[in-house]
Amino acid sequence: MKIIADENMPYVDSLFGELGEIEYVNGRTLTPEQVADADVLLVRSVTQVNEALVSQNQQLKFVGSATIGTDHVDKALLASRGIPFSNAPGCNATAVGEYAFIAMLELAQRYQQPLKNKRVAIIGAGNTGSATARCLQAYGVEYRLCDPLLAEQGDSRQFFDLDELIAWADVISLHVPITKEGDFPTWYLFDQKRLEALKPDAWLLNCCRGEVIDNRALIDVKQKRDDIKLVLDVWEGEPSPMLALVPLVDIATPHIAGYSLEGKARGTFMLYEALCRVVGIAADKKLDSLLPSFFLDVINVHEVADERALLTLCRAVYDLRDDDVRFRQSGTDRLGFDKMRKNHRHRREFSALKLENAKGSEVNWLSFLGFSNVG
Ligand SMILES: NC(=O)c1ccc[n+]([C@@H]2O[C@H](COP(=O)([O-])OP(=O)(O)OC[C@H]3O[C@@H](n4cnc5c(N)ncnc54)[C@H](O)[C@@H]3O)[C@@H](O)[C@H]2O)c1
Ligand SMILES: O=C(O)[C@H](O)[C@H](O)COP(=O)(O)O
Repeated sequence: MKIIADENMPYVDSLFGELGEIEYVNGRTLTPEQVADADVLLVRSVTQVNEALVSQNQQLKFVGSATIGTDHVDKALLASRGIPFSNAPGCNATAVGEYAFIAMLELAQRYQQPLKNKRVAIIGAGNTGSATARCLQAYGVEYRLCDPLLAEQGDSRQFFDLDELIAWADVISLHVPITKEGDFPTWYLFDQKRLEALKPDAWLLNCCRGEVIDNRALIDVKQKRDDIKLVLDVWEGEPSPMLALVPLVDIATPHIAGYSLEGKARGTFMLYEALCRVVGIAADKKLDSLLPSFFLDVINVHEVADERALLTLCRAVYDLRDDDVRFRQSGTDRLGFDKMRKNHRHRREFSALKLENAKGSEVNWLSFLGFSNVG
């Protein structure tokens, strides 16, 4: 079995090595000729899986994308050709939730405006939106959700209208897929009008897809309103963000909010399980065995004195400022953007850090935030 895999997908050797011969490719420049004799195709969000890409292949048995988003895959085409497809919903949700939460704590410190006093609106209450909500809930921050599709489906949580939330929220965090059709399309969901309606001193975070915000309008509004603070992990026109936008952004990164080692391992592992199901073999590998140990052993925590102390603890796991600095230095052009994503391997999730003394004490809420308790 020939397996073509994106070179930026970790753990492919460990999980797929016994299933076939693996060829690693650059997902951004993958050609129909490279795919022609593949039995299995494993991609990430940078590969457009469409008619052109698979046109020369008559033997494809499985396509997997180690991502939550599937806007790069023509699923109808694969279904019409009888090619099973799987993505990895939820694989990197914790990473995105923690990224958004840490970014909010960073802004809070930078502008001396405690996050605890903010009202947060989460737009899109699926996997990543809910993961963000869990962090806010654990820390005791007031938040509201907007998700008209889940509301229609009878989700029991309380949902609010988008424009009402824009008028209500001090912080808005975006977690929707990119869609152009249906009753609630998200392409340019935040257009000039909605951007102008942001409350004074609002913080706007985008960790989903760049085109959910009209980036030209964002430049225009931000140039007139210095009070607005921006956190952008995703950009219109990736991998070439609008260069005029970058300096206007407080925290800027190259689409790596979901890039924890845990999230990447989960993504590849979910595809491994899916392929095993498709070819009818038992999935005998274990996810836990893939991850290296964390550089810190156990930390004794008996108090989180204030928000700054909480941020210090979070930074011990993931210091978002490093990625922001690196992005500005060398990640804003198309080659730098992809290079930084390719070499981004160090980040862990809160659960990697074991806390002693946190259980049963006044800091037990840290376990709801995601840190591991060891008693
Ligand atoms: N930056 C990153 O690294 C990164 C990582 C993971 C996911 N993503 C992106 O984030 C998106 C969301 O991920 P997820 O795992 O939460 O997906 P999800 O499918 O679990 O949740 C998305 C939610 O958005 C809701 N939604 C759709 N249209 C909406 C609208 N107009 N208004 C409000 N809500 C709407 C849906 O009903 C759904 O509940 C993905 O589709 C992907 O594009 C980015
Ligand atoms: O949709 C997703 O899951 C994310 O956007 C994902 O993190 C994108 O990462 P990539 O596939 O480009 O490496």
